Amino acid sequence: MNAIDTIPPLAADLVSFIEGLPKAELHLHIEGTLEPELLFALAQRNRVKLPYATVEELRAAYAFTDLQSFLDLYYAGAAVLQTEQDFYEMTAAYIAHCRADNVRHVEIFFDPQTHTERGIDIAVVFAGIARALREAQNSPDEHGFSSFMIMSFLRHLSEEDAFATLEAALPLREQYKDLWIGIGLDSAERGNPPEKFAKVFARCRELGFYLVAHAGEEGPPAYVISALDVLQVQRIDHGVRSEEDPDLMTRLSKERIPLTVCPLSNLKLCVVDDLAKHNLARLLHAGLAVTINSDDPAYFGGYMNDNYLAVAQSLRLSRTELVKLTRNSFEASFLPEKEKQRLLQELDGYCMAH
Ligand SMILES: Nc1ncnc2[nH]cnc12
Ligand SMILES: [Zn+2]
Repeated sequence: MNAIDTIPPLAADLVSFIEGLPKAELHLHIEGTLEPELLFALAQRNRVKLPYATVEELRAAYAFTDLQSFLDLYYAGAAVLQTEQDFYEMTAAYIAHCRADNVRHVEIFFDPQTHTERGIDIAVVFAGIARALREAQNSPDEHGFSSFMIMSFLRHLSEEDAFATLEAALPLREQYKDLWIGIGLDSAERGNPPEKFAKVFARCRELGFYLVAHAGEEGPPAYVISALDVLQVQRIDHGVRSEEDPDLMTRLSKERIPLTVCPLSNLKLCVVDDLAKHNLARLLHAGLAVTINSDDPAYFGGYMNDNYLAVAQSLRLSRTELVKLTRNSFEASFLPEKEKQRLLQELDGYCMAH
């Protein structure tokens, strides 16, 4: 039996309140939205041989013990992505989940090195993702859905490799200036401290990109500090281990540095062994700008509303706390102030009506 099965279910009116809350997703790897069904379809279309006979067999392999055990499967899965149409379909499928979960704004990570290493042109990656995002932004059915792209460097590779990726991407900047606004850092955290990427982040800062980095997921609080001080990031992705350092907690609270927390990811990757022990509520009560996100939803068992519902149930979050989390998600976004205010007003309107 899962620990969550021993916790009373949420009241139906709270479930529908959570489902309808307008929210922003700020920590989402687009390659982590590749569901096994689409992965199999793309493998067939592109004649990529998979080491699994069925969708069920693949899903059964999603039993992770740590970040690396997940990354091994995640990079292997990404090998089915070959054409612009593949990236488009993956992104369009994620946007359908946004619509279902009332996610009004997303800032998605993409890892070009995962693809360029396999000989895929970086322009193909940009084009497929951007086509789906622009289509959603321009669709009358989406009424105001917005999105940004954050290009992330893989930290298990060298800084030189990150520089080469930046150089390859920069000629595309003008073409995607409405979407590509930031730079991130992800992949295996332990042994790959933020300092390793000091020079390339300094260059990205000069170029005017927003900066974020994964830190304090598996790595120590010292990595959160160097992401802030050396890389000068504006947000920390995960950051849950910050709690081990009281001075860091005071700083994060005082400076309102957002943490993009991913509860179901933390559970699946054994960062916590029980969602009821997750520190999200403690971080929130300590005054940190905490947000809820899904990270790699196809691998971790849930999209945005699944994450909200799981923590609401496990941590018995109140409506006030849940609204605070969604408010934080808009405030922590890289949207222009006017757009932020529009979404915050939409949230206020929703709360008044419910
Ligand atoms: N949770 C995570 N941590 C680090 N790198 C990732 N890449 C995709 N998901 C990740
Ligand atoms: Zn992540």
